[in-house]
Amino acid sequence: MANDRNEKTSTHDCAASAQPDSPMPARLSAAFRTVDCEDLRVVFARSATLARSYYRSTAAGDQLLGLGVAASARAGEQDSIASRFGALRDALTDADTLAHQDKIRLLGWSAFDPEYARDPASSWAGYARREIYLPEILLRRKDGKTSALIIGEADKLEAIWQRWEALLAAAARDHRSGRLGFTTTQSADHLWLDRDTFCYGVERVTKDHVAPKVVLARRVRLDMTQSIDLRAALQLLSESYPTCTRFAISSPENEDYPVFFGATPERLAQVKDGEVHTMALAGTAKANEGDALLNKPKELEEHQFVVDMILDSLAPYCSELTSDPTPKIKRLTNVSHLLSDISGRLKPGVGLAEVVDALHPTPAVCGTPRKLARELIAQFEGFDRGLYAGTFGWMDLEGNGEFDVALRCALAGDTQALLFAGAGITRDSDIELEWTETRAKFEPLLRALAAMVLG
Ligand SMILES: C=C(O[C@@H]1C=C(C(=O)O)C=C[C@H]1O)C(=O)O
Repeated sequence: MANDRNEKTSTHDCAASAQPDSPMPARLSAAFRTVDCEDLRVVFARSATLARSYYRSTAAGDQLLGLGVAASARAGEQDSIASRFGALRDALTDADTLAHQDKIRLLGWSAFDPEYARDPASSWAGYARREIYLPEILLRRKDGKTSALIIGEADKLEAIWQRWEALLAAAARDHRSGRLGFTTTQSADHLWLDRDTFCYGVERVTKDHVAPKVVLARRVRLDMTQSIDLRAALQLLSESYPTCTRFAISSPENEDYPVFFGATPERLAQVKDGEVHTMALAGTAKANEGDALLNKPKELEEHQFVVDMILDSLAPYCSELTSDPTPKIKRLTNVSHLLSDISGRLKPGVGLAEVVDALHPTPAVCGTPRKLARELIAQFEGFDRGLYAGTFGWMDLEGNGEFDVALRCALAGDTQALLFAGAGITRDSDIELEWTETRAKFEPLLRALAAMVLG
């Protein structure tokens, strides 16, 4: 990445400290301090190829950045988010972190299909399929102030902070230097040649009726003439998609594609004080044709599959559950979607981890019925979705937090990126319209990477 080149030596220690799957240290301690740092994107861009980092920024402007790994719940590939959350939380309750308990945030994600038979040469090598972990440094920017929570063994806290301080200072200099560079793209390798594969999948649903709904995605590779400037890309996403959650996850072990980032309009679930808030977001039109969605039976049916599944999946966990009686329109710069808000009161003892396991993946990104749609996706698409259409987010120790759906995103390396976008296919789908829809969904990342080619 462009930003890491200049000062790799001064921040090199960070990589050594942050083993991606550090086992749980015997006793964890925490320290809290305020930090002079206005833009956590800049810190992410600097840290991304040095140690695992995780960034998110919401419409409210709050930013969260996790640097390094203090502790990660070691569990089998099959284990749920809830079991990993439980393991980590239990270990922390025993540890000497209680004074800062309310500030602790566990970060994590799940791939679209954690059980997907992985090709060892997959572009997602190095990215955990399911992960819940506690970062070594948790930076939070809220109400114009930045704070840092440092987590590690008690006698090492100061050393941990000193290692990361160099990176924060370098990021502050980046921020003061102001001007952001932009990337140009001249070639777009096999950019739109996956059309036959896509059409085959669409026809299996529209003609052979293999399932009521299957969400089929495309993957596109971009080759740049210059290094990708992550700061610039994240800034462009914030400006063009302010109502979306911007996110970035790094896996420095993956030399070709160390960063996964994007700006998603879709929340999987938010839990706060026993209430769950989620949404069905499915059914898509051009940005200026949103209102017409309310009269399109195909889009309404596709949307209803998602509402029904969310209500069915949450029912066992909720004492009350309500959804919008009719969908509304979510307008974005590139597309409009049908949106139904869904809320519920959770039964005692149920937190975000259980909700995420119950909901993911919804028919908005998978299809219906879920198991069959997943199998068909693996069969028709022929590539590993990895974290695309997966879910990522944060949780506190009480089970509050938010997970979102990783859409409108790219897996990025120095001068290359893989972009992902899909569309819900039902019996009544029209190939041309679905193709155009995926093209429109690539737009945020094409623009963020300043791509010149639009197929
Ligand atoms: C699958 C994607 O988007 C999903 C599919 C939608 C649809 O088919 O109408 C709409 C929003 C998302 O839930 C994507 O952006 O890649």
